[in-house]
Amino acid sequence: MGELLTAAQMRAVEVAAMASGAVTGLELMERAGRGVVGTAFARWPELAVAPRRGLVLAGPGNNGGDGYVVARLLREWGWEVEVFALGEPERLKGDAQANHARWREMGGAVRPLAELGAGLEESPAVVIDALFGTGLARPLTGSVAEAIRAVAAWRGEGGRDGRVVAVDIPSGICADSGRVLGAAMHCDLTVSFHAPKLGHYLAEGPAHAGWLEVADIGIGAWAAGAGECVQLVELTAPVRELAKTGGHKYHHGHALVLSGGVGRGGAARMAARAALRVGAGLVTLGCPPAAMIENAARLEAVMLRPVADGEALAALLEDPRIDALCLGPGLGLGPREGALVAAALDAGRATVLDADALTILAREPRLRARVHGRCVLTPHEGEFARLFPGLGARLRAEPEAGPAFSRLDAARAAARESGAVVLLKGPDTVIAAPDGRAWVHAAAYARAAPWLATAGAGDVLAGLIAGLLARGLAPERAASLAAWLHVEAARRAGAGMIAEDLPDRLPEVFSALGL
Ligand SMILES: NC(=O)C1=CN([C@@H]2O[C@H](COP(=O)(O)OP(=O)(O)OC[C@H]3O[C@@H](n4cnc5c(N)ncnc54)[C@H](O)[C@@H]3O)[C@@H](O)[C@H]2O)[C@@H](O)CC1
Ligand SMILES: [K+]
Repeated sequence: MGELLTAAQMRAVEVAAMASGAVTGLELMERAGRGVVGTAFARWPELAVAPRRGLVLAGPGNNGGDGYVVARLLREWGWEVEVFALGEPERLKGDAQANHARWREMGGAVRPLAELGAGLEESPAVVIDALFGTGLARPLTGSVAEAIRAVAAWRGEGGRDGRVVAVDIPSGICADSGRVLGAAMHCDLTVSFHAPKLGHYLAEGPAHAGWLEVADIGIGAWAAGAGECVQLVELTAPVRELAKTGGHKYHHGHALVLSGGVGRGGAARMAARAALRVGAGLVTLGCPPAAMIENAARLEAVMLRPVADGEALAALLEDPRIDALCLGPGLGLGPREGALVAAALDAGRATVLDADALTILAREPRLRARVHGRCVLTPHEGEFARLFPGLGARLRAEPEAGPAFSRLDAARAAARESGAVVLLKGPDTVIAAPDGRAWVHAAAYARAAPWLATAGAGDVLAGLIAGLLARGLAPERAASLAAWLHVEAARRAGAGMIAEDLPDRLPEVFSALGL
């Protein structure tokens, strides 16, 4: 599951496969239907053993066509199946019409979607959602939205064993942005084809998809037809860059985390600890002289330096052995902090700008213009909207026609505009480089997202990125690896975790990676 496709990229792969003459559209539709049934049976083996009742909701395009294949296959398996169609099935085209005709030939009934309520009352075991797939082009309203509500009400009733299975993508979820267009189906299982789509991982997609599986429909040989793809951040094997080689601490880089004044050092100390845990050879916390005693009492392996103002930072940065900077967690918003951000940017070093540093940038356009290609900006959505107001407004606007503007689109545009790597935080974290490359990490699937929405978690993430930057990783790589490690640490810490726990979980994460 390394690559995430847009609807257009999926179509390009399909077209390339069909143009080669190796496969027809009808064959692909058959494989898609088989993939759905096979995956559902594998997930719930009891469904394969004793035939049940199933409802198929079939839409006006090829997603509906897949639905007719599923209806036929379930019936051949001995199930009692009813199809509820949106619009007139006689008006279906091409392969979808062919499968509708086959369904009719075997005596299959088709009822209008408006009668779905009656069908749901007869306690089906499974509802197949084949209303809309990658061709969804505008918000769902009227009878479809009503059907979605009826299924949600049915699914929400306790004590039943019915499930909703999405064909390709939950209907109403935009395949490119993951946003809900009007209304969207809540599913227990989603079976997509060939490769996952962006919408499975972004915005509301994960919460609607339920368990996600990707069925192979035999077009992998034409995968290159998709062109350059957004990458899903997943680590399963040892990651070469995370292994340590070379004995001296200076070989592993030196990160400097800048902190605010008395009583404000907690966030920066957490970031510093994360930088150390992720393998930076040396980590220094720079704080105002007045905060030295307080920080000294709370730090062990992290070194401490007084950094009174911008000049002091500039002087400190004459030492070329300081590889990476972290500004933001607990930094503060005063004149000293503005000067620190300016001095840090002028040094041209690898730099994470988070939290208060982002607020300072949003306030001071002249500073924002000094952001450079070795910077990583790590805004959450609110900070993002302050830094890039135009993009933030487009993200908040209700989608109308066509694919909705996504968090990925926003991060990419921001990276291009600022010339820095942008990591936009959320249950789906997206990372974009100025050259257009992008990565998605879906904490939602790791079930860690709710616990990561806690005070200080963002400070730890900033520290992880700084630590990896100090170790010499490229900004986009440091950001994406840190996002993964952060969620993985949270997943291992489990329910009840607090941000302080996260760095201490890293040894476990590394050892699971074989490091
Ligand atoms: N691309 C591929 O390689 C494959 C695609 N397959 C299936 O084909 C699907 C895509 O098929 P289509 O491109 O026909 O698209 P869909 O079946 O998703 O829907 C397209 C139809 O819905 C209409 N429509 C869009 N938004 C609407 C709205 N808000 N209200 C009412 N009508 C609306 C469109 O005008 C069009 O008629 C995939 O999701 C997948 O299920 C599979 O058969 C396997 C292979
Ligand atoms: K669907």
